Amino acid sequence: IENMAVEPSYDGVRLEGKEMTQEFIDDMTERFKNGKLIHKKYVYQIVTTVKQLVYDEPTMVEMEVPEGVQLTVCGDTHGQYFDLMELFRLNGPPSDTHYYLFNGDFVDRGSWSTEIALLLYAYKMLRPKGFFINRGNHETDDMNRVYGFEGECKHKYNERTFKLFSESFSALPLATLVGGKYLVLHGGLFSDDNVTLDDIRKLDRHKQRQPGQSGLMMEMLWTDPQKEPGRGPSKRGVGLQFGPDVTKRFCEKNGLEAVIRSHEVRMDGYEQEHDGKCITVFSAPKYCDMTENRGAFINIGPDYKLQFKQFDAVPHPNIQPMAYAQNALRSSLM
Ligand SMILES: O=C(O)c1nn[nH]c1-c1ccccc1
Ligand SMILES: [Mn+2]
Ligand SMILES: [Mn+2]
Ligand SMILES: [Mn+2]
Repeated sequence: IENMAVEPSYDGVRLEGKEMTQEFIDDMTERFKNGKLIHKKYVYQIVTTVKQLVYDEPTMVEMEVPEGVQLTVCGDTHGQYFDLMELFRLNGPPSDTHYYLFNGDFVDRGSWSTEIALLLYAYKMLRPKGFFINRGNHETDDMNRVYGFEGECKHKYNERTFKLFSESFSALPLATLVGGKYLVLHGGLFSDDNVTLDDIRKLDRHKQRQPGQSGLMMEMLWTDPQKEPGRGPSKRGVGLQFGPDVTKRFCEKNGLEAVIRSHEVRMDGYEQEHDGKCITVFSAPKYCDMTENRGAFINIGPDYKLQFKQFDAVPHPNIQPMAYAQNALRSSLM
């Protein structure tokens, strides 16, 4: 990649050497707003660098909120780039004193998935210790093939871009522990009451690139809460549903105040369930341009109090959700 040439005619900010700059991010942000792309040399550089960065992180990242810093936890964004811009406008962009944690499902469905993925990755590259990304069930090959990200990569860039993103998704951490109090993961809890944080720490995610139909990784990416105690069948055909007693036992056993998860739309953008021990946060307002839901995010300061904020969808260029989704049958026959 290093000796790939960028034509003199390229009108965007250039990356010199291996460092990311805020100047590059600001230029890229504007280019994406205007429907432009970045040079594929920089796509390869950003994705391969972030793949290595996140590969070396533990399966459960552990972070604190330092004095003078605020952490924002965001849920699913699903390619809704213009709504993410609205979130940054209202809440402030990532900075040295404003950490962000994106809790999976940042691609698929919305038709600006490459823009969101490259923006999150560029921030990760610029500030690895102040910007965090959990894997969602949509950061997987099976979902990207059907719900648009693979098609969008190929349409806007090329096949190599999708392959590199796919490898980076397999390297993403599966959970982030905030201040030893909140376990943030995309889906939810487990079929087994005995799972501890240590089991998650010890999970070698590099041995299994895709979540499959069973096991800890699948459950962390796929399960949903239910109102009834105990466990029940998943409405998705994958994973299971877990009740308030399951959440209570898990939090007590692991010394947690709550589990913060995403993975499901909520009309208010967030919901505190299971006596406040299971919190859903979803950051794609007017999901797929159809659901009349708000978006939300959670601000957490050094005192670890949760501040819930809501926001609304903003107008975006007239490109429908799933605009680049390949015909599932056609792509599976190739
Ligand atoms: O695309 C979504 O809404 C979604 N977000 N997380 N999981 C899903 C999903 C969608 C269709 C089928 C299975 C899961
Ligand atoms: Mn989702
Ligand atoms: Mn999901
Ligand atoms: Mn929209």
